[in-house]
Amino acid sequence: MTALAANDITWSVDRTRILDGVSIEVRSNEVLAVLGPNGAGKTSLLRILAGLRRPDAGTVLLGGEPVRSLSRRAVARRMAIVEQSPEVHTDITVDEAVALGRTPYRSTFAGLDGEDRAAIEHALSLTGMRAYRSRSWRTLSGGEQQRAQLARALAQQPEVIVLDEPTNHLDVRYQLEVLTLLRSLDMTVVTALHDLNLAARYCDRVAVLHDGRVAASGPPAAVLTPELIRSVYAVEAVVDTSPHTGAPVVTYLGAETGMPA
Ligand SMILES: Nc1ncnc2c1ncn2[C@@H]1O[C@H](COP(=O)(O)OP(=O)(O)OP(=O)(O)O)[C@@H](O)[C@H]1O
Repeated sequence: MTALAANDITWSVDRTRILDGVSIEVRSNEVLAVLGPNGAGKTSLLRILAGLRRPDAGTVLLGGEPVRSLSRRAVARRMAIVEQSPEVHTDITVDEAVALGRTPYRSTFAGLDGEDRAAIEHALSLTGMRAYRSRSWRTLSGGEQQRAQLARALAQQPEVIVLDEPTNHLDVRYQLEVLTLLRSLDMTVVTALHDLNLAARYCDRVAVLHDGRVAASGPPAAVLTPELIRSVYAVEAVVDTSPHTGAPVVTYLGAETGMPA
């Protein structure tokens, strides 16, 4: 079953086409990675998928329903987004930040009920953030903020979680832990990633964006070929199968010289 779909999405800024006829489908409970070089359009697509931005053309369907037809609150009960570097303006604690994930379930002035507290506890413990609960958000390292944000999204108890580079800032242990956690959730996950080897190891399928279009999509072993890596990233690579994990492993041999114009 399709949990989230983008159909023929087009989005431009000042007459520059950022996304050009993008269609992707995320199946229920799968982990789909959105890959692609800097500027390919990954963040733009994720924001459109999460209903934070309206495309110029095309539709986003959440469980078959157009996101546009749903209220913000209805969307937030079903879909959470973890953005790259959210601005937190007020000085709040980790606990308060994670409690924000419960907003879609609460009436304006109601306090947290037992269900809210249980969801917050569970999210803090899944992300290893219980020890940080009283800390001010501002004092957290980049990686701790990333995990606290993930906790906020998990406290939201969505069906679909959309993440923009969730492993950015994380050391290798937490990169693996976060991706293992995402795999173990009973949720549909769509995540932008830069690391092709992590995508190959932890994701069911990948969609590769290039210049605002989908260059390829499918299982990692079918998509991550030396030809695709050359044409999308201008990098020479070989792809083997790991004897340890069975996942494709990309070895980079070198980049074409010169930065793109
Ligand atoms: N609001 C905006 N105004 C102008 N240009 C924008 C805007 N948002 C995105 N862009 C441009 O659209 C292109 C795609 O940006 P986007 O952030 O979606 O790429 P990305 O694949 O997430 O990149 P990265 O890997 O560097 O994070 C870039 O060239 C970016 O400069």
